[in-house]
Amino acid sequence: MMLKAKNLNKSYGTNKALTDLNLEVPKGIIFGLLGPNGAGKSTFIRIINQIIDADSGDILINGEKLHPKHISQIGYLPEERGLYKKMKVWDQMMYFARLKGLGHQEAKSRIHTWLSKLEMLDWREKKIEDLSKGMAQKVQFISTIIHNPPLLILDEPFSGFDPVNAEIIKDEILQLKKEGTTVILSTHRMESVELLCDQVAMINRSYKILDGTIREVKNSFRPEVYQIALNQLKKEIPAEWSSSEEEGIWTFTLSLSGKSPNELLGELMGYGEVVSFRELVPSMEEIFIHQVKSMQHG
Ligand SMILES: Nc1ncnc2c1ncn2[C@@H]1O[C@H](COP(=O)(O)OP(=O)(O)OP(=O)(O)O)[C@@H](O)[C@H]1O
Repeated sequence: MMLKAKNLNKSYGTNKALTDLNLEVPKGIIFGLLGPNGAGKSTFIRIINQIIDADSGDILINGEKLHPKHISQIGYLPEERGLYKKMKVWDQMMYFARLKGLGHQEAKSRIHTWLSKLEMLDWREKKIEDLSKGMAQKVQFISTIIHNPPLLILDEPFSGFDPVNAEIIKDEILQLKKEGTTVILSTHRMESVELLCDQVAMINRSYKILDGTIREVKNSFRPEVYQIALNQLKKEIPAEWSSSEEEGIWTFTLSLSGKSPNELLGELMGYGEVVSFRELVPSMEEIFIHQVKSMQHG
C-alpha cells in the first residue's frame, strides 16, 4: 500500500475538517480525492505533505509512519501555485530540482527533457511573471515531478490549462502511472475523474462518504433503469411508460421493478422490435451531486 490513513482527525477550532478518515491508496494507481468545497481534501493533502499535523490518527507511507524523510518521495502540486515571479523558468526549475535532492547534471538533463517535452524550451530564460497562466502551470507541473517521486499529489492539476494543454498534462499523468508512480488527484472535475482515476474516495463535511473503484462506485449506484427504443410496434405501449415517438421509433425508460433484464427484454419484444436496450449508468458527476445533496437534506 503506497499510502494508508488511519483514523485521521483534524479540527480548526470548533470546525471539523477531517473525521476518522480511513483510506488506502494502492501502489501504481491514480486515486481520485473528491468532495465539494470545504470537504477536507486540502486538509488531508496538507497533512500528508507535513505542512500541518493531524490531531490524531496516522498516515503510513509504504507501511512506515509519516516521517520528514518522506517529503523527498512526494511530489506535491498545490492548489495555490507557488512560483517565484522574478525567477527565470530555468532557474526556478533548477531550484526545485536541487531542493528535492537532484545533482546538478541530473537536474539539468531532466529539466531540458521536460521543457522540450512540454514545448517550453524557448521560454527557459523568461521570468515567471512574463509567462501566461498555462505556461506557469506547466513550469509548476514540471517542478512537481522533476525528482521522479513515487507518490504524486496533484491538487486541481488542470486548472488554468486550455483543453489542448489539459490533454497534454493528462497524458503525462497517465505516462507517469505507467512508469509506476502513484497519483492522488484532488479535483472537482468529474469528467477527468472518469477518464483518469482507478479508485476514488469522496469526502463531504469531513467524512468519507464512499470509496472504491470507479466500477464499484458506479455499480452501487445503479438505479436499474433501462433506456429503451422500439420499432415496428405490434401492440400499443402502456400509457404509464410515458413513451414518445419520433420517425416511427418509440423511446422510453423503464425500471426493472424486480424483473431480470432478460425478463424485461422478453416482455418488450412482445411490443415490437427492440432497437435499443441500454442500462442507464449514472456518471460520477451525477453520483457526486446525488451524494452531496442527500447529505444536505439528511
Ligand atoms: N487554516 C484554517 N483555519 C480554519 N479553518 C480551516 C482552515 N483550513 C481549512 N479550514 C476549514 O476546514 C474545512 C475543510 O477545508 P479544506 O480546505 O480541507 O477543504 P477542501 O475539501 O480542500 O475544499 P476546496 O475544494 O474548497 O479546496 C473547511 O470547513 C474549512 O473552512
